[in-house]
Amino acid sequence: MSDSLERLYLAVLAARDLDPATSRTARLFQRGPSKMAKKLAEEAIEVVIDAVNGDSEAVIRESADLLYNLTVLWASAGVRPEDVWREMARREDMLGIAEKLPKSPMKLPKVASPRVAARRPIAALEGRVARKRH
Ligand SMILES: N=c1c2ncn([C@@H]3O[C@H](COP(=O)(O)OP(=O)(O)OP(=O)(O)O)[C@@H](O)[C@H]3O)c2ncn1[C@@H]1O[C@H](COP(=O)(O)O)[C@@H](O)[C@H]1O
Repeated sequence: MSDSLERLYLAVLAARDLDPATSRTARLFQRGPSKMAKKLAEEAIEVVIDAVNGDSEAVIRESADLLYNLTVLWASAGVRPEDVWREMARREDMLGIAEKLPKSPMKLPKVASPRVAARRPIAALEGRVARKRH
């Protein structure tokens, strides 16, 4: 999947300077980040609605639109796909799966998986709120 997204990202970068009259991507760049954000949010809502309605074919189509609009917003924000892959790898290294880091101190599973057991205990997690000293 990351190859497809990276190819799409390069295509979006290439389309940025095309004629907005014929290129949707160029039109999105011309209209700026707020329009890009609006389109991304719209697509996310369409995915949600289709998923709730159990229409998996529509979820597939809208997810492709969502990923397209996400790559446009990435390009506009100066974010490259590899920046996102690196963050996901960082989370996977810390947590075993690519998920958001917990806000509160992480409770390691009681029966640690071999992978977790092999890791040094994580002394502190980024973003943890420092406890007030009484
Ligand atoms: N991958 C995509 C892609 N996916 C989705 N879309 C567009 O995203 C829109 C989906 O959003 P909507 O459901 O809101 O459709 P819409 O109602 O027509 O959009 P609006 O009228 O609301 O703006 C559709 O119009 C699709 O054409 C895409 N447009 C372009 N690309 C690729 O982007 C590159 C540049 O293409 P151009 O933008 O045509 O130069 C090429 O590689 C294209 O394949």
